[in-house]
Amino acid sequence: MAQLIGKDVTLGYEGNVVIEHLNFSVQTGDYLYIVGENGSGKSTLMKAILGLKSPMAGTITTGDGLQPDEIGYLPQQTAVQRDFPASVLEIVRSGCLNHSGFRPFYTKQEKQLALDNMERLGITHLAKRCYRELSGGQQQRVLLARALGATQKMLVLDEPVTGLDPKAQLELYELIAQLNRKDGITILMVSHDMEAAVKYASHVLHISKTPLFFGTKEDYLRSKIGQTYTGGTEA
Ligand SMILES: Nc1ncnc2c1ncn2[C@@H]1O[C@H](COP(=O)(O)OP(=O)(O)OP(=O)(O)O)[C@@H](O)[C@H]1O
Repeated sequence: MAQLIGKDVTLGYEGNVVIEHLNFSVQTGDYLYIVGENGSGKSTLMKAILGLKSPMAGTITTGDGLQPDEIGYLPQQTAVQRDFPASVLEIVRSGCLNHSGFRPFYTKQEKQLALDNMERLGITHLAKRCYRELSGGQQQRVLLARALGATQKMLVLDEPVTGLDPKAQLELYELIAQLNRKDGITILMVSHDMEAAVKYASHVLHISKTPLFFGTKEDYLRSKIGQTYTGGTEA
């Protein structure tokens, strides 16, 4: 059974269609790359998957034990967010807030989960540091640890390596791959980085006004659109 199913989805703003007739399904443990030109609707689709935007037509549903509020999200970072004046520990813990309702404190389990996630992402030593003083790569690790407070099942990442140097990019990609392979966390990645898609994806959703491709990476690389978009790169 799939964790996420999109059936004949149409998305848009104020009556203007951005994407239509979109069909996809994501199984537990998949690593889906969502690719497409600028303005093709990748972020709009992310919002719909996160339940922040209703489809104009069609449905996006969760299954296989995944609840809609168990999708962790790593948004594109803005300059203001990079300057956030809180400690690493505070930020990682705040990932649990999604599930705490109006309760104004963290439970023992939530505090432990935050420590475990910092350990997992190699940022335990940064716990007391101020977020805004960290490097871009460290900041992304903090936000990943935060996202893992909300879910152990599915992570949605929007261009997570933007602005990082090549070493930090590789480290972040490898960490995400580890969360996928070792912990079985399903990954949905919006990216323009086709080299990384070829290396890490299990599936590709290539969108434009009408969806151009959804399927396995191998089939994508053999398809005409895949060949054009990746420049014929081999997996
Ligand atoms: N809040 C909004 N109101 C109206 N139109 C919007 C809104 N947000 C996005 N759009 C339009 O929807 C289309 C898709 O935008 P979206 O941001 O989803 O594309 P994208 O594929 O994520 O682009 P990029 O790769 O540049 O981030 C664009 O034409 C954009 O102008």
